[in-house]
Amino acid sequence: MPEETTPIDYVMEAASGPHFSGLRLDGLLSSPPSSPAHHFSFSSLPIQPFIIGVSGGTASGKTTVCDMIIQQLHDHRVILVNQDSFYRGLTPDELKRVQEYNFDHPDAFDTEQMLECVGKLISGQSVQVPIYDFKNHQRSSENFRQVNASDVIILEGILVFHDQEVRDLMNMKIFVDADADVRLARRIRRDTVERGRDINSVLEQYAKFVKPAFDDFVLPSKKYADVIIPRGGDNHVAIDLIVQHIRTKLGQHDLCKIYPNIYVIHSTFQIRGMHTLIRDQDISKHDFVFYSDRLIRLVVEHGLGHLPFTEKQVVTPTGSVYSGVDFCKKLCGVSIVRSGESMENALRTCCKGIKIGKILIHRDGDNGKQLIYEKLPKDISERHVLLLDPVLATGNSANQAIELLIQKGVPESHIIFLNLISAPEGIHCVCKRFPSLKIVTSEIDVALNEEYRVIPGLGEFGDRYFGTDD
Ligand SMILES: Nc1ncnc2c1ncn2[C@@H]1O[C@H](COP(=O)(O)OP(=O)(O)O)[C@@H](O)[C@H]1O
Ligand SMILES: Nc1ccn([C@@H]2O[C@H](COP(=O)(O)O)[C@@H](O)[C@H]2O)c(=O)n1
Ligand SMILES: [Mg+2]
Repeated sequence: MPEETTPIDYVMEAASGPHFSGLRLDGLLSSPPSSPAHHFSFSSLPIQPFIIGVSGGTASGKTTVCDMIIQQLHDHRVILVNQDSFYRGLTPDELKRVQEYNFDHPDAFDTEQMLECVGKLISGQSVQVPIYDFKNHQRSSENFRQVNASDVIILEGILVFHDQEVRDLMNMKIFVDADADVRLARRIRRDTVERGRDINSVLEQYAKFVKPAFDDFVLPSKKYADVIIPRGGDNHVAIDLIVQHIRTKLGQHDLCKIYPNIYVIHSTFQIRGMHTLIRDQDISKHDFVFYSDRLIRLVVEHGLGHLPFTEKQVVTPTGSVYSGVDFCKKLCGVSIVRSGESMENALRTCCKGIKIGKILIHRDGDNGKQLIYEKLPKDISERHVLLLDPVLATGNSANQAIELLIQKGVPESHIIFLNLISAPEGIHCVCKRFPSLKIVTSEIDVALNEEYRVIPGLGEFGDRYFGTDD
């Protein structure tokens, strides 16, 4: 589809680096394991802020879009860092010949300092951000802006996608697009009104530096964007979508901070796209099953990543030794009938010959649950259990199932509960009672309604998956 006709251009690939997910392996895998059986301690990893990069040509509306996002979020956990703040101050010589200075070249910025500053924010420290004056091309020598660490950091500027190290910090990259003539008109107005310039100097600087640098550095960095916003601040649909995405992230962030045993898989636009499909009431049954299966497979793979492993060496066909790991062998799946059965195939596909037990829990009255049936392997107490149920709502069924497993001798820490969607109420209920088990989910929803249904949710998963909803 040509970009010009796309209202909001989703690049259907990872929009975010490892984030809020228990699968942030960097640093963990770089040091070789030292004992034969290792349990990853994911819970000891700090929760990283969500970093959004906003780039685009001069006067495309970057600052305007960021201000709108922050205003709509109305949340103190979001901070804005402008690349402009890291412009190098001009030397007296450079100042004398300011018309020859290229403010649009990457070298005009102190990127090292910006990286240091963002690095500190990421590690939870407050920073003093310089204050830059566009009228005299200098940083203030006395004043700084104190910025405190936060859950969401927005990094905005013409060249924030240029440097790979800066780009790599970002979980989401937004490019604000506007036609060159619109940008030039805005720039003339802004620079003459706010930045103390005259029209001639603006036009001269634009032709000599701004436009060539846009072509050489800004435009080529557009390819890194996950989302492209045409019409900048006028594009309310795009801004609403982005705000909604950030809100979801913040909601997850809170729960992940409270309960270190909840793991939300790394969110990408692929995953959001699949959720959009399975949550759509008008999707065909075939597509519902297809996309649910894809998501279930991802959750299962993430869940397996939390199992302990042992070191193993193999000899490759080149005769050399490869030092790797061996999977945990003592495993068992347990599905909560009936929806949980939809997750069995994915588990079987990943773990050849895995034993799968079943638990049937019946709703008793409004909110009570009664165990009706269970069939579990005899040696279940010696196995790590992957408990399967696609939706965690109140947490009552899950708690009953977990209690039964514990009664059968399964250590709480050997249980990994896998689901596609979790309601915050269910997370509170399960995580509070069983702090050492792990929950792996693909999205955390807003809440339960008065009928104990997950909102926005996806309706009765079992009925939709097994075709008994009509
Ligand atoms: N959608 C818009 N319509 C009209 N004027 C706008 C719009 N977006 C931004 N502007 C104005 O254009 C100028 C440049 O916008 P700004 O957000 O500062 O761009 P950037 O940060 O990308 O350089 C500002 O004076 C701003 O008020
Ligand atoms: N002393 C300076 C520093 C920068 N500029 C121009 O600012 C532009 C970047 O800011 P935006 O808000 O427009 O993204 C950039 O194009 C520089 O040319 C300047 O004129 N003087
Ligand atoms: Mg700006």
